[in-house]
Amino acid sequence: MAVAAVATVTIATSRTSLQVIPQTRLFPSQMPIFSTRRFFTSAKNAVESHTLTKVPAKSYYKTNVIDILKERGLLESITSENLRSASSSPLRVYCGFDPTAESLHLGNLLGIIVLSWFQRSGHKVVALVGGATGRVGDPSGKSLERPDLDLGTIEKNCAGIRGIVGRMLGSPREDCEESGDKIEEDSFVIVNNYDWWKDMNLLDFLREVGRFARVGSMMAKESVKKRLSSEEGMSYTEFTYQLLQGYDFLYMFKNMNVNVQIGGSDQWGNITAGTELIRKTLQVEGTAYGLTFPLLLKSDGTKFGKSESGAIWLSPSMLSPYKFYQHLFSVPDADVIRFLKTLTFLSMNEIQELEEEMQEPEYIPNAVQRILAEEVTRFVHGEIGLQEALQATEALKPGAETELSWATIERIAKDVPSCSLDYDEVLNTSLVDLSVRSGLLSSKSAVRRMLKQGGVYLNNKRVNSEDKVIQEVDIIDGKVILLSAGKKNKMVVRIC
Ligand SMILES: Nc1ncnc2c1ncn2[C@@H]1O[C@H](COP(=O)(O)OP(=O)(O)OP(=O)(O)O)[C@@H](O)[C@H]1O
Ligand SMILES: N[C@@H](Cc1ccc(O)cc1)C(=O)O
Repeated sequence: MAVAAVATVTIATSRTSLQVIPQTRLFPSQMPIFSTRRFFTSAKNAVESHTLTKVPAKSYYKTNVIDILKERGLLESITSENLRSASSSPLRVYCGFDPTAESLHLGNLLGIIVLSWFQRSGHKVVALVGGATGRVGDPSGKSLERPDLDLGTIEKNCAGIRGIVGRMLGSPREDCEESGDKIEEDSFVIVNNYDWWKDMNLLDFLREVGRFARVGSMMAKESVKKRLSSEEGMSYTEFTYQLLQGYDFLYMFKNMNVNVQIGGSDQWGNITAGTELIRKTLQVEGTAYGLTFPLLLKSDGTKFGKSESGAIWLSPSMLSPYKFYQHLFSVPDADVIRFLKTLTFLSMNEIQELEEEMQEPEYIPNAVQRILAEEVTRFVHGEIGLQEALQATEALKPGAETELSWATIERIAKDVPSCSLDYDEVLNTSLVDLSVRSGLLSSKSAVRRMLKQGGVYLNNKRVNSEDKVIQEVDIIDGKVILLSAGKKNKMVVRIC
C-alpha cells in the first residue's frame, strides 16, 4: 500500500497562525480529513491559538476498525467475533437509509460516521437508499405503523438523502458525478433498493425469499414482539419488512460482494434476517456479518430523531449550517466528550487532552463545544458551510459590533425574523418608530426602555439616543438594516 506524506503548510493570518500538521495517507482516493480546531496546550490561550490539524485518521489504519469503533463508543453488537479478523482484509460495508424525510438527522449521522470509519480504514462502503423499503415502512423501534408516503414524496426524499450522504462520503465533494442511480467513487457507492425490488413479483419473492425464512424466528424479532403485544398489532406488510431488508443484504452479497451490514441498535433484527437468509440460501457459514452501533442519545436519555421536537436536520435547506452549528455549540458539558468520540474523527488522544482541559480552572466555558461544532459542521456542510455558520455566529453574537455588509445580512436572514418595508417607511423614520413598525418590539415605550438600558443596536452599533432617525447611510447597500433589541432579539428589515 502506498503511503504518501502530506506537506506541512503554515498559514499566517492577522491574529493567528494556522498549521496543517502532516500525516501519512494510505489511500489517495480517500477524503482528506481536515480539522480546524483550537488546540490548547493551556486553556488560557484557547481563544488565541488556532491550529489546523490534519486528523491522524490514517494512523488508525494500523488499528483494527472494530477496535476503533469500540473505543469510541460506536459498537453495540456484532454477529460474529470473526469480523475483527475479517477486517484485516478489505470489506464491503453497507448501511441503509429509508426515505422517510427529505433529510437525514443527527441520529442518522452515526451510520454515516461508522461507514466513514470503515472507509478511512481502507474498506469500501455502500449507502443504500430505501426507495422500495420506504414504501413499506420499518416497524423497528416504532409503536405505530408508519404513515404511507406517496411516490412523489419518496422520490424527493431519496434524492435528498443521496445528496447528503454523497457529500459526506464522496470524495472530493465537487467531483461527485452522478451517473444513473450510482455515485461511483473509489471507496463509495450509493444504490437504491427499488432497482432490484421493482422487478420482483410475489411468486418470485415467495420462492426466492419466503421459502428460506422461518416464521418462528421472524416472530422472535424484537420489533415484531413489541408490536404484537400492542393494542394496534402489526400489519402483514410491516411484518414482511425484515425480509425486504434481509433480501437486500443477500442481493448485495451475491451481486456486489457486500459482506457487512451496519445499522443502529434497533436494526439488529433486520440485519440478522439478512445474515440468516444468506446462510440458508447460499449455504455459506460465517462470511456475512452484521454490526450495530448504539443510538445517539441526549443526556436525558431521549434519542435524537425526527419525531422529537426540533430534529437536527443535516440538509442545509431544512436547517441552516448556522443553526446546526449552534445546536452542537450548545451541547451540555456532560455530553460533549461522548459526542467528540462518536461524531468526530479527532484522535482519542486529542479528545482525552480536551477532557483534561475541561477540568482546569482556567478553562473557557464552551471551548470544547466550539471544537465539536466546528468538526461536525465541517463534516456535514463542508468548509463553506462551516464558514457560513461562523460568520453568522459572529454577526449574530449578542452585542457584536461586527461590520455588516448586505451579503452578510442576507446570509443570516434565514436564521432571524425579517420583514420588508418601503423605502419611504424607513428613510427619515425615527429608530423608535421603525423598531415597532418592523415588529422588533411591540411598543414605543418598550423601545425607549431598551434604549435607556443601552440594549438597542442599529446594524450592530449601539444607539443611545431616542432621537435617532434613519438616514441613507444606515441602509446597508441601500437594501437592508439589522435591528437588535437586547442580546437575542433581532430583525432584518429589507427595503423594497
Ligand atoms: N439517535 C439515533 N442514533 C443512532 N441511530 C439512529 C438514531 N435515530 C435513528 N437512527 C437510525 O436511523 C434509522 C432510521 O431512523 P428512523 O426513521 O427509524 O427513526 P427516526 O429518524 O429516529 O425517526 P423517529 O424520530 O420518527 O423515530 C434507525 O433505524 C436507526 O438505526
Ligand atoms: N430499515 C432501515 C433502512 C434500511 C432499508 C433497507 C436496507 O437494506 C437497510 C436499511 C431504517 O429504518 O432506517
